[in-house]
Amino acid sequence: MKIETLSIEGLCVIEPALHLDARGFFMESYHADKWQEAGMTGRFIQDNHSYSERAGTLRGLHFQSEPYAQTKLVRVISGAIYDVAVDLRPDSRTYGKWEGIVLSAQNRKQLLIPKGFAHGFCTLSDHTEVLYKVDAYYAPESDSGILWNDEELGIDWPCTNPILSSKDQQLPPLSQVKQAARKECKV
Ligand SMILES: Cc1cn([C@H]2C[C@H](O)[C@@H](COP(=O)(O)OP(=O)(O)O[C@H]3O[C@H](C)C(=O)[C@H](O)[C@H]3O)O2)c(=O)[nH]c1=O
Repeated sequence: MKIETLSIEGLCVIEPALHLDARGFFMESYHADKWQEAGMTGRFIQDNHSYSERAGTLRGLHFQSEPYAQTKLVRVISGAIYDVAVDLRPDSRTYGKWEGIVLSAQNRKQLLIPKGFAHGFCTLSDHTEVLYKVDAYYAPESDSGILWNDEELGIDWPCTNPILSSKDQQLPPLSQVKQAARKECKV
C-alpha cells in the first residue's frame, strides 16, 4: 500500500497493493487494521455507491455538520472523477483551501477526507461509479453544503457547465457557511 499526503493536513491518497496474475488483479480495497496502522482515522460504518450517467456531472460540495460529520474514503470503480475536498475545520490554518485529485477505475487511487471537510466531484467520463465509506450515518437534518463555483473558493473544476441536482444549484456561498459557523460557536 502506498500513502501520499497532500498539501492540506489530514488529506491523503492511498494506493492499495495490487496482486496481478494472468487472470487480472486482486487488491484489498480496504483493511481496517492496515489503514489504522498507516495512521488513517475512521472506523467506517456505511458504504455509499453513486452512479452518474454522463461526464460533467457534479455532486457537491456537501458536508454533514457535527455531531454527524463524516470521514470519507472515496474510490472509483468505473470511469473517472475530479475529486475535491475543502477544509472547513474552524481552527485550521488552511480553512477555505481546497485540493483536487483525479480518482479513476484505472489509477485505483483512494482519497481519505477527514471530518470537517466539504466534498464534491465532477465526473470526467460517462457511466462513472463512485464508492465511498463513511464513519457516521447519513443525517439529512445535518446535511449542508457550499455552491460548487463559489468565487471565494475558486475551485478549478474541469467542467464549466455541469449537470447539477436542483439541491446543489441552490447551495449557499462559503461566506454564508462561515457566518453560520460563527453563530454556532457563539451559542
Ligand atoms: C448521501 C446520502 C443520500 N441518500 C439519499 C438522499 C437522496 O434521496 C438521494 C440522493 O442524495 P444526494 O442528492 O445528496 O446525493 P449526492 O448528490 O450524490 O450527494 C453525495 O455526494 C457528495 C459528493 C458527498 O460527498 C455526499 O456523501 C453526498 O452528499 O440519496 C441516502 O439515502 N443516504 C446517503 O448517505
